[in-house]
Amino acid sequence: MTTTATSADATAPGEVLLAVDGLRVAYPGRGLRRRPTEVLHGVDIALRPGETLGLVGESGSGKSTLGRAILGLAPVTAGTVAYRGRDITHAPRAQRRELAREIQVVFQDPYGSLNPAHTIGRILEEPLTAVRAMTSTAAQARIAALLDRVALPAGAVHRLPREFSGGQRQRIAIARALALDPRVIVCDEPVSALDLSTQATILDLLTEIQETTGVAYLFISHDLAVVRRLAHRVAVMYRGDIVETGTGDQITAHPEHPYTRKLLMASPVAHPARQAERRTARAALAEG
Ligand SMILES: Nc1ncnc2c1ncn2[C@@H]1O[C@H](COP(=O)(O)OP(=O)(O)OP(=O)(O)O)[C@@H](O)[C@H]1O
Repeated sequence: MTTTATSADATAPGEVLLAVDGLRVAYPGRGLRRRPTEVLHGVDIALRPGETLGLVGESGSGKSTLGRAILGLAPVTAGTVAYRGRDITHAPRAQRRELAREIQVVFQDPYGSLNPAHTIGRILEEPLTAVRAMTSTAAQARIAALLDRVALPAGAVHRLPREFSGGQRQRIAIARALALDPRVIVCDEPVSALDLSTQATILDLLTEIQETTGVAYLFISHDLAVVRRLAHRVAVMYRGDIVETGTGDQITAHPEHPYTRKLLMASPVAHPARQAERRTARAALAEG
């Protein structure tokens, strides 16, 4: 049975790495009236070590805002973000810098998030020398290991972001996120700009990385099929609220909220009836 976010999060066992409670975010108003616009209306989520929580919802529902609030980049008006039991909602800069190692982010557009004028070597070296105070020699060895981890050739260090495909650029962004051995990565639509087969290879890479490092992902996507592939639990966001939380199977078999049902009907892969149709079609094809 599908449960609400609060009851699911409060009763599930295990250490909570990241806990968001009653979070409200309001952006400052524009124009003459200048009234702030609240876009998150009291959101609760919990993320455990090694877990992927998929956050799915339509455009404008507030998914990225929640990701940004966790990173300290959105105007929180009420509620808390706690990391390993410490309230970091309004953490001072020094504490945020320290946390920035453990909570990393991968954005949808790797080209926008990678400095186009810097070589891949420089992009990966920066967090290692600036944040971890590694020597340049130690950083070079670590960069080689990071590139190997994301299946890019060692020679990539001498090249610029524009010399890589979208999927390869996303691998570079993942390598950069991994440079600081994070415990949490906020993945904000990391495969939305990629074609289907590249999406699959990046999702497989993220899964492998989680299996070997135990990193937890908050995986944001508008695409339920993509989220289902990776997430242990799925939270459905609608107009600034989490309206439903459960496993991918629970959400698809017993959607409780009308918006979840709409989302399922719109998702050709995630909807169980469509999956059954596809299985029948595949079986018919196989039989010739
Ligand atoms: N910096 C900002 N200033 C004012 N309003 C903003 C700002 N960023 C986002 N919003 C508004 O907040 C709401 C939620 O946006 P958000 O980007 O979090 O949604 P989303 O679910 O991630 O959508 P998408 O998938 O399209 O990115 C939208 O109405 C958006 O216009």
